[in-house]
Amino acid sequence: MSLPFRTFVRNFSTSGLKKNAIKNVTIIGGGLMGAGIAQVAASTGHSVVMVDQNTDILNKSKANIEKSLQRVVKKKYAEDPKAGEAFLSQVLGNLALETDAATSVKKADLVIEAIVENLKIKQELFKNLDMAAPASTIFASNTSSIPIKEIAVATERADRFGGLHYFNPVPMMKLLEVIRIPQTSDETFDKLLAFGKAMGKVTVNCKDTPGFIVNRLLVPYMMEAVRMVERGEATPKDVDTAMKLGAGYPMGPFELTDYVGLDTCKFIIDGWHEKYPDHPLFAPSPLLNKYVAEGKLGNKVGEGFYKSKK
Ligand SMILES: CC(=O)CC(=O)SCCNC(=O)CCNC(=O)[C@H](O)C(C)(C)COP(=O)(O)OP(=O)(O)OC[C@H]1O[C@@H](n2cnc3c(N)ncnc32)[C@H](O)[C@@H]1OP(=O)(O)O
Ligand SMILES: NC(=O)C1=CN([C@@H]2O[C@H](COP(=O)(O)OP(=O)(O)OC[C@H]3O[C@@H](n4cnc5c(N)ncnc54)[C@H](O)[C@@H]3O)[C@@H](O)[C@H]2O)C=CC1
Repeated sequence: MSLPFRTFVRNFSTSGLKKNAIKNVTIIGGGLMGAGIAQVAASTGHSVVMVDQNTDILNKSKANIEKSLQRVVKKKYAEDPKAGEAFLSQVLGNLALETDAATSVKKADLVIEAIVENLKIKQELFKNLDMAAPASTIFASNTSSIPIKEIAVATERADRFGGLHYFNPVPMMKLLEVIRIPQTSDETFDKLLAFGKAMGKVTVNCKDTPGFIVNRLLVPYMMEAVRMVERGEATPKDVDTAMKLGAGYPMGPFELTDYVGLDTCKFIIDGWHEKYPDHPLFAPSPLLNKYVAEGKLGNKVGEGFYKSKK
């Protein structure tokens, strides 16, 4: 059974976990993941600044956060709607929006990057943030597939750099992968673990290996499903039905690919293929490429392998 927010926070603060030193969090990127991370960080009492490229995107992100919060409140405060309203306004009060990344990090204890899955763009961002943020600020990337060490080289703070890999939808998925590179200091890693726990997540420690734990297993599985359809062995619908009813997965691999975003899946597999061209599980998929070229990126645009509500 889920606990009311105040009880949840009280239980955490008395449970003997390491104290969370992180209060002010900047999230760069307010898309699918950034909005979810911002929502949960704000819901657990952190002061959050969410950054994206323009106010239109930020307003859409905030509307998505409000929609998701309404779903949470409807369940958690079913018997006390007034407390639900108070929780909602408290969470929204913890959330600020910003278009200037350099300004957003001035008071940050932690910066979490959740922008497009592209090494050069992430490096460029972190290079600029490194100059703008206080020396004490910890940097983390939510990348699905890019080595954290390759992003961290853009900065002078590899000891204060790590990976925080969340799962979609962030408010529902309990896991957080916490990744360290050889340079990550023990102090930084402990702070990242404590922050993850303060967000209510169960953390696992990961090395900086391709896809960490979950995606190294999940993405090849999703791509194998696409290849099965490419070979004409089954339809997406039958594969999804089979995996839900025969293997107990909450979503079939095609539903999941639509949910994650076909573009994100393509970025992941193309990146791994470039690094490991002979690995059969990392081979690009003509069918996935075709859908992406047609703009069928999944639920976020209303169509991927299936048509969906935006
Ligand atoms: C690519 C990467 O790098 C890493 C990744 O993220 S990989 C992807 C990992 N994610 C997964 O594998 C997701 C698999 N799917 C699931 O676990 C489930 O289908 C799910 C949790 C997403 C939804 O649960 P469901 O029971 O199938 O569907 P649904 O009926 O829509 O949701 C049930 C309840 O969950 C809650 N919920 C679902 N999504 C929510 C959201 N975004 N915000 C808030 N609450 C939400 C709501 O309480 C909802 O009830 P209401 O519809 O009454 O609001
Ligand atoms: N989609 C998923 O299920 C998961 C994705 N990830 C990773 O999270 C990251 C983000 O993915 P999504 O949220 O799905 O992408 P998305 O496309 O939904 O959102 C990305 C957002 O970043 C913004 N952005 C791009 N460049 C920016 C910049 N320089 N400054 C500020 N904002 C910028 C875009 O405007 C967009 O709103 C990627 O690295 C992805 O691999 C990790 C876990 C799950």
